[in-house]
Amino acid sequence: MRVAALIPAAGSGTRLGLGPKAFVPVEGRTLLGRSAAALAPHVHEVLIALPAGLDLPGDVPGRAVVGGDTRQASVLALLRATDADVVLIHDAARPFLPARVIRDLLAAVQEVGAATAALPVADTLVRADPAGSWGTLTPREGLWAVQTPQAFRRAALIAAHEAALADGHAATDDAGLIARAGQPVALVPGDARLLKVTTPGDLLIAQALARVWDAEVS
Ligand SMILES: Nc1ccn([C@@H]2O[C@H](COP(=O)(O)OP(=O)(O)OP(=O)(O)O)[C@@H](O)[C@H]2O)c(=O)n1
Ligand SMILES: C[C@](O)(CO)[C@H](O)COP(=O)(O)O
Repeated sequence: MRVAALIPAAGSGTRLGLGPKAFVPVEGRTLLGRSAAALAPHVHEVLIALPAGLDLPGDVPGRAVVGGDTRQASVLALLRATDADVVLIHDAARPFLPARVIRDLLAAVQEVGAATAALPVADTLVRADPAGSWGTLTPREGLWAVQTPQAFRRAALIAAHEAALADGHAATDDAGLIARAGQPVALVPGDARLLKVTTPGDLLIAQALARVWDAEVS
């Protein structure tokens, strides 16, 4: 079984405001470099979708393809660039990826066909009213916050992507496309350290976490 890691890294990082986010350094290493290095020992190849006109830094293991205008389009470009049997899709923006999560996902994809890292929601949830105030309380029981990596049989995921493209359906992640195609997706316990660096506040957390992370793995 050939496994590829596919890393969508072609976003513009609008909410962070520091240029293409994958190239933003955290304690001396880029978000992309950290994500790619975590995946490389577990897979046969690493493919990375980059913004047009940008090249991979020399210290990032992998092969680059040009990404698209959306995350979904970038993932489809990655899927079309590999013939691996199984793909692990992982956001460049989630730089702290424990090996335990990767191993659990690879086991789950063999059994179920698709799996995602996710964490049970711990906060109280409310849907705001039109004025932006407290609207409707949403029971959090049974709700999970979805992370990446997500693992799939490549043939099933590419079919789900192509169906979504044909229908003009926009999805926020790949597991959602598999579910839309009527197939099961296993929820594998993720990790609080797998946060997505989205805002300047997340970057501060990532900088503090990097010091602990780097001391543990070196
Ligand atoms: N056209 C796009 C948009 C996003 N991504 C990738 O998808 C992941 C999750 O996206 P997000 O965190 O939203 O990143 P950005 O799109 O860069 O952020 P923003 O929405 O703030 O611009 C990131 O690794 C990002 O690089 C991508 O490959 N191609
Ligand atoms: C794929 C993802 O990280 C799962 O939580 C998330 O949906 C990406 O969302 P974004 O809109 O690209 O920030």
